[in-house]
Amino acid sequence: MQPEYLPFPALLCSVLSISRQHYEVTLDPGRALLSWRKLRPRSVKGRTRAGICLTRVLHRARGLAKSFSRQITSGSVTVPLTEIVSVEEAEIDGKYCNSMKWQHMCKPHAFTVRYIKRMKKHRWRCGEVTFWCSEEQMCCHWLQALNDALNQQTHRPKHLLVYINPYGGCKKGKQIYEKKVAPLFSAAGIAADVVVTEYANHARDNLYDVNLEKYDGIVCVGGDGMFSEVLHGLIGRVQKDSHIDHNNPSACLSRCSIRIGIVPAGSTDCVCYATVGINDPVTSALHIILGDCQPLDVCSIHHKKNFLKYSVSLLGYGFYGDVLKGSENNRWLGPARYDFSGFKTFLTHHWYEGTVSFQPAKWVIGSPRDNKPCTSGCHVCRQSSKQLQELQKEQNCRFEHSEEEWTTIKGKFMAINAVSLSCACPRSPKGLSPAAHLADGSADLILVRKCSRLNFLRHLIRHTSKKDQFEFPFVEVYRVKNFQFTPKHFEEYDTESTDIGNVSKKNFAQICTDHPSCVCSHVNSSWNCDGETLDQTAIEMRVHCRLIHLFARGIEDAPLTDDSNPSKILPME
Ligand SMILES: CCCCCCCCCCCCC/C=C/[C@@H](O)[C@H](COP(=O)(O)O)NC(=O)CCCCCCCCCCCCCCC
Ligand SMILES: Nc1ncnc2c1ncn2[C@@H]1O[C@H](COP(=O)(O)OP(=O)(O)O)[C@@H](O)[C@H]1O
Ligand SMILES: [Ca+2]
Repeated sequence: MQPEYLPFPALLCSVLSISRQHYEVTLDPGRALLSWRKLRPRSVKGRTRAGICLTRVLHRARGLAKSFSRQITSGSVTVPLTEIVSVEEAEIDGKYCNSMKWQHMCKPHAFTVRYIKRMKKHRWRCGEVTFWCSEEQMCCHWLQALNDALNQQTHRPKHLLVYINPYGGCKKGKQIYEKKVAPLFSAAGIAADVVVTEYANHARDNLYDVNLEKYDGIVCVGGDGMFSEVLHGLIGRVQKDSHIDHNNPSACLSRCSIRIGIVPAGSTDCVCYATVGINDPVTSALHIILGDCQPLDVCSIHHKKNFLKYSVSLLGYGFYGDVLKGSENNRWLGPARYDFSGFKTFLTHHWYEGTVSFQPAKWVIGSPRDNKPCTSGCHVCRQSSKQLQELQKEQNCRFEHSEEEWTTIKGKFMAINAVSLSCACPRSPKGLSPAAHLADGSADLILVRKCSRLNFLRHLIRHTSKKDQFEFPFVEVYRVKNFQFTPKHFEEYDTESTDIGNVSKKNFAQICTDHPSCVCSHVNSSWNCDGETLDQTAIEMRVHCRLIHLFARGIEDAPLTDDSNPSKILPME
């Protein structure tokens, strides 16, 4: 039975000073809150003759916590302990020491608390407040109590492995890390081993050798391509350690428990944007420091029995495949290479023939057009993944191989896109599939059939507004657990050869030489897999529910404060 009065955790309440004004400061470990409210001079007098300090360690934690929360109304600030970034003894600023206020004291004692401040559009910043105490003992007492509270948050990382791509996006990865992220990590007491990559796939290869047990997380500084590299290194490493053959398309992959943090410094940054709500390095660093955890679906892509790649953002054939191909020679343009290539690709207006087959994700409780985006602590993800787990248990793992209900669509397509998250990014803040879910075990398969240039433009423009981009007769969207694609010309030239892709490419080259005026070079597009071109066009894809975890929490429903009013943090109740 629960005792009525608990000796611990104890409420700590003192009158401390902030910028020479008196505040009642309360640490309530029971409710995991730190709050402070300004006191009127009269109430300060009533509390302490010295006018500066009074510590009350209140043992009646529960009842008194309630009465305190009622007192603290407007003008007060309340910060959940889970949102405190760091607590440290304050650096004493000369201007305070020399001020009249403190001259009578031999040594002022103060501590600084850094905490999360929510700004507009899911941006986080670090708020800072310095509390002044009249006695050293009181300062130590507060520091001890706050640090104890932080130490209880065992999900926070202590040691990170950081990979920086110095060439991603605008080539500012190193600078972003050093100026914006490293100081926050060090303030939060996080040790980081930093690797600045020297070549493509350096991070991926390194992850096969590194002692992962030393680390609480991996951070990548770069774009979606860099994240993909780290993802391949980590998933590959975990499968290798668990003796799982990734070439088997129906293998049940081992989940990766170590979390990945993304500090955005790339061209698209859609994984970061879609999981945090913004591509802002400081916001990402703060999510990492707090030890957020967001499970994420990952798609595996195979050609026959050969593993090709994993994908978490966009797996796109046709338009986005061509945009990527066209952008590769213009890397020097930085992020603008995609817009330039996008414009050119739009003008060329190619369509491609092929067959798409897929199995619907029957367990999901959402649908791609239900207008219910994935949010922090998403109920759809929780419920859907739970139902998937039950289904898998029921069918005794045969579920993944079941042959039931394949839907086959043969046609001419402008674009075939599969996304396991929304793909929201600065270019399209709601993304390619606004209601896709981060961790429901499904992907949204979007088919854009051959249409006029004007119609395709209308569809593209919808990605930049709130209007439904699927509301066209030539666009279809399905929530799937897997799909297969075979280009038409792959079928025609399919042979029993083991290297079918090469054979068909060879045949096309032949045809094109024979008919120089034809458009054979455009019969097939290529797949854009998270910003990398796949070698094969005939592929199969499968979603792995919650295969990895990120230092993120999904997109919070509504920001609680805005830039103009950062001091009102949270209502008390
Ligand atoms: C008319 C304006 C239409 C704007 C349509 C914007 C849709 C944007 C959807 C973006 C989805 C992004 C999915 C993420 C993919 C990334 O994994 C991947 C790799 O990223 P990384 O380089 O950071 O490593 N990024 C990409 O493949 C880049 C895709 C970007 C596509 C931009 C397309 C711009 C299209 C412009 C068409 C202009 C038509 C104008 C006609 C007058
Ligand atoms: N040191 C390096 N030199 C060259 N390429 C690298 C290096 N480090 C990483 N890469 C590769 O650069 C590609 C693009 O990186 P990314 O950070 O996603 O930038 P962007 O968003 O501009 O494409 C990734 O595929 C990654 O493998
Ligand atoms: Ca998903």
